[in-house]
Amino acid sequence: MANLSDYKNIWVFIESEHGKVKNVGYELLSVARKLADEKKCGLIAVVLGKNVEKAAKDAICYGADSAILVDSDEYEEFSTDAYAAALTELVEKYKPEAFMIGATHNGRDVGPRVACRLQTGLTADCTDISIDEDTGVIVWTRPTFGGNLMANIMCPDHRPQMGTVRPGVFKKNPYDESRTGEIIKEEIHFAKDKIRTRLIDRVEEIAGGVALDEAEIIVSGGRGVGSAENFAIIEELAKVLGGVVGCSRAVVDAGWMPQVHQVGQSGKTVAPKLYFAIGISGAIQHLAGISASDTVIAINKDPDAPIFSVADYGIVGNLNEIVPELTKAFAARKNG
Ligand SMILES: Cc1cc2nc3c(=O)[nH]c(=O)nc-3n(C[C@H](O)[C@H](O)[C@H](O)COP(=O)(O)OP(=O)(O)OC[C@H]3O[C@@H](n4cnc5c(N)ncnc54)[C@H](O)[C@@H]3O)c2cc1C
Repeated sequence: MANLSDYKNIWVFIESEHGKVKNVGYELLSVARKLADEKKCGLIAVVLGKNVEKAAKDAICYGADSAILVDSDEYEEFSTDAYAAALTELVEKYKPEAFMIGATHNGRDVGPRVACRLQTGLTADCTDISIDEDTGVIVWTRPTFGGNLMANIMCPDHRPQMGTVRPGVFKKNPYDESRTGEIIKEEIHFAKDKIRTRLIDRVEEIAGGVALDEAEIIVSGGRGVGSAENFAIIEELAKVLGGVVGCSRAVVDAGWMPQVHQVGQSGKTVAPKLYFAIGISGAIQHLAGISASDTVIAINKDPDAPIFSVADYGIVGNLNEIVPELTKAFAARKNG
């Protein structure tokens, strides 16, 4: 068993590809900052990639005390082999107490592999993180049993305590240019011929421009929209607002919209400034994906629909009348 007192500080992995950083790393720095202050320990960003020195500086401006930077050719593309080897080596050298990784495709791949090599535990796909007051151990919260229960999982006997956390759950701290911190450069190399996977082609996931997780305005429709054809009224409202179309799973199951539009527990977690839930009842699995939205506006004919309990503004009525009126009013405002 690890000597627990050897392990100090909270780490956050800053994921990038081709030098472009994924937001989730910076989002995690905000929650990790709070936890590090509570525990009175350091918060360290781990930046791995090619040409990512700027990301290390940015991580400090978003809340890290310092950053560990591994910048080399073999990390330009994600590969499980090279990334797992480098992260494992860093953990063995510096011994962090906790290590948070974004639950992106790559994070979900590399996180468990690193945890396994280090013989520690990892809680996957978390939606909240806190500290147990009595023991100081990290409490990783994640939905379970189809989202009907939230499980709190702890890793008291092994270090580091690891978790992957969904993108969009936490808001980034404001970028503070005045923050300074040390950037520790590490040389870790992995022979390219030992990388067992090869990237042959890159197919953009955001088919049809559905960048839900980065969108500031999302107009989502649910089963109440009634048909694939009637989604035109949702699309028109989204267009006039410069937003992106989302939907509930019921809509995907009915074949009205492709799965890339789905918001919720088994779809995308989103964090827009404005979220319209139109003809969506507000099932817990849908709400799991929208809790980081700044403002939620619900339109539903049922005044008792659960969506109204989380909405900031609610309109009770028939969406077929309300949505076209809203579109007209927003268009008039835009043009006037
Ligand atoms: C493991 C698991 C994972 C899941 N993951 C997801 C997920 O990621 N995302 C997700 O959304 N769901 C998910 N679900 C499904 C979820 O439980 C609900 O079934 C789903 O969200 C319901 O979709 P809905 O709100 O569109 O439909 P409904 O629950 O049928 O609600 C339709 C709403 O439309 C209103 N309405 C009807 N007609 C009108 C009208 N003319 N004008 C105004 N309002 C009207 C109704 O009053 C009703 O409130 C998951 C379920 C499970 C078990």
